[in-house]
Amino acid sequence: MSGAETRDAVNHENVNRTRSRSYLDDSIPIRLLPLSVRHQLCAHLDALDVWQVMATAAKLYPSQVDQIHSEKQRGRSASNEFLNIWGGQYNHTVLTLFALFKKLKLHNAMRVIKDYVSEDLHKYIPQSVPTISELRAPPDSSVRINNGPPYPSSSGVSNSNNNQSTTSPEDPSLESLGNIHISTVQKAAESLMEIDYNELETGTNKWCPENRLGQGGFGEVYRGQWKQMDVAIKVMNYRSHVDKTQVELQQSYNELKYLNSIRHDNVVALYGYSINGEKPCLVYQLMSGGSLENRLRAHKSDASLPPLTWRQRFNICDGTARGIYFMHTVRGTPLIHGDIKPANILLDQCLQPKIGDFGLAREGPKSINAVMQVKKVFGTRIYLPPEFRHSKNLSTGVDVYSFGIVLLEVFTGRQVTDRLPENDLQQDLLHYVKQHWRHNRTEVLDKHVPMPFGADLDMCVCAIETGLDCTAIEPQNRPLMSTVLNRFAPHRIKPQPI
Ligand SMILES: Nc1ncnc2c1ncn2[C@@H]1O[C@H](COP(=O)(O)OP(=O)(O)OP(=O)(O)O)[C@@H](O)[C@H]1O
Repeated sequence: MSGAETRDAVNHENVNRTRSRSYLDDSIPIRLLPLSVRHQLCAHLDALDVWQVMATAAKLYPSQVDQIHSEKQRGRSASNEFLNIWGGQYNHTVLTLFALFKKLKLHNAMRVIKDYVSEDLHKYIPQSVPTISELRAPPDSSVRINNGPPYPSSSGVSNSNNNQSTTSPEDPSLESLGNIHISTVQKAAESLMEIDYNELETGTNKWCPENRLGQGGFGEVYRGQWKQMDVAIKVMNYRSHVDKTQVELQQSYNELKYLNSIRHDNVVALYGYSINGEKPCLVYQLMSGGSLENRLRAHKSDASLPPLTWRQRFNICDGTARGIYFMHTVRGTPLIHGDIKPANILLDQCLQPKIGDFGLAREGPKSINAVMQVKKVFGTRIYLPPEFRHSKNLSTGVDVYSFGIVLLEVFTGRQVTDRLPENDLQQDLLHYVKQHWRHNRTEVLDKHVPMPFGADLDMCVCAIETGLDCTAIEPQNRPLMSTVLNRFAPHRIKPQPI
């Protein structure tokens, strides 16, 4: 069955009650949908990669399926080709399309075209915003979300590869994200709230530039209001203009999977996601203090903002260490963040730190002391230890090393990329601290803050020495995060009872 027969079958099966009231289908043909709506629809359907499911439900001929497939291979939109065939050759209407989406539970797709079908039919779109599991393709479907070729990370280290999968499709790692099984993404998002794009558009005043908080490797981040809450909204980029419909799902998948499963005071909270708008969005708790990277340098550009005190610096590092320790130990298999750096440590209004950006997180070797070889290095090169950069040896020691660099940056006030005053030679921060720490502590500690003494000096000494240990060249010489926390313990101030 195909063509007109299919239309009748789908209509009969899905909207027969409606047809009995307004029997004539007076909706417009699919080909007359406004371009912007068609574009939005195709972007959404391509992101879900449901063309095969649609083709099966519409009972297209194998040759037509091949045609769609080859369009897709050429980097074009499979959903658009489906609409060309189904809406073009067979002249199907938007009502028929709506019925098809209803049958497949593609509720957001129904929303995109709802203005082009009779209002009577809007009742078929669930009132509550569905979770992603409701968008599920039939359970036996072999639909996959293809994430495409590798792309450069903001750090310049490639963080993906071409389908060199060594893991099962149920648990794609950064090694295998070329092909994410849609059910895996859905599973990751199951308990998360799906948020209506229109609410985000309103809450950011239509993505007003004044609300722009920053730009990451995967898209822009905006401040906004949602349900009377301050939120940060990450708007995910499409990979390129040519292939606009293929969404970068890698980061969102990791954020969904890991951020959604980890709840900790020092890990940023993910509230929900949105996929029914122009671009997919992830919605987080707003960290109004911005990133540690910006805060460390803010006093240089804004004289009214004092530099962070030694105590504040210590608390931020202590909280960050707790977050990393939690990730390494909360499950049987340690979770390795893979991109610990000041830009990914976010601060709330009380300067409490929360680790964000789980886009490069991955499950490590089975135990905390073990090492596994990976195929691809990922992360920000200057924060990565030599055994990972050169030999691709992944262990929790990677995060420990990056945390060590953060400690040294925070307490010296120098960025790991700064030129250092050593005969005009560019020396890296690590060598510089190693060389000078024993003989001249005052030279090493940040001079923008009054020199510490007493308990503050002990605290700073502990921080720098822990930083040096964490950045040991040999991973086995680095402390575990539990050891780091034990070392920090005597320097903590106990919170006063209220
Ligand atoms: N929850 C949040 N609250 C406040 N600001 C945020 C939040 N999340 C991100 N930002 C801001 O947006 C910027 C971009 O964040 P994003 O995580 O996308 O990229 P990044 O970590 O800076 O870079 P990359 O993704 O390339 O590693 C951050 O540097 C930060 O200033």
